[in-house]
Amino acid sequence: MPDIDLPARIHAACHLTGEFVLRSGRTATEYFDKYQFEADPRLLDEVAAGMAALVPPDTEVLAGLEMGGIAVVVALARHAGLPCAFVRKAAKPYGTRRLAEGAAVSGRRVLLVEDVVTSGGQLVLSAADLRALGADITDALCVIDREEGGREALAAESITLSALLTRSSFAAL
Ligand SMILES: O=P(O)(O)OC[C@H]1O[C@H](OP(=O)(O)OP(=O)(O)O)[C@H](O)[C@@H]1O
Ligand SMILES: O=C(O)c1cc(=O)[nH]c(=O)[nH]1
Repeated sequence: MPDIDLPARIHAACHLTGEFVLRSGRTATEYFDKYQFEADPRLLDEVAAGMAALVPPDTEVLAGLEMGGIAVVVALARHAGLPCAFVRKAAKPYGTRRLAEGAAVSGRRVLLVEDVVTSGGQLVLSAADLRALGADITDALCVIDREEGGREALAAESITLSALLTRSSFAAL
């Protein structure tokens, strides 16, 4: 049974107010500190259980983005029963030098998994990286969509964004 308190508990765990510079360079007066719900194993597991219902049925690989997306994708994989890839922002110049660690992505239906989406810029960059490796990407799934253009930026790349929670859904709490 869905937990109606889950959005409130996620919000209580991670919502901060103040002055923040975001990845996109924008400034904001609120910030969702994903590491706070990711650091609580029970809360993270509940987040993952909720996200599992949103995984497209033809998905073959879950690809979590460095760094906050990695904990989410591992938790989600346990519920979805799918293998994970761990997507770096840049490959290391040593070791395997792979940008996407873990499960192979070439020729497979890959779902992008992210924590918080603002402009969608990081997802667009990582989608391009994974497509260059041969991944078939049509969908992305995040925990929180701040509803600041991410959905539209991804749609321009033929990627549909789904979210467990949105900023406007928190407004109703
Ligand atoms: O939609 P965007 O405008 O791209 O912004 C969202 C991105 O920014 C944050 O990552 P951050 O760069 O803070 O990295 P981290 O996960 O490594 O902490 C967040 O985890 C997303 O990856
Ligand atoms: O846009 C971002 O960089 C960003 C926003 C936010 O609320 N939380 C986060 O981790 N990153």
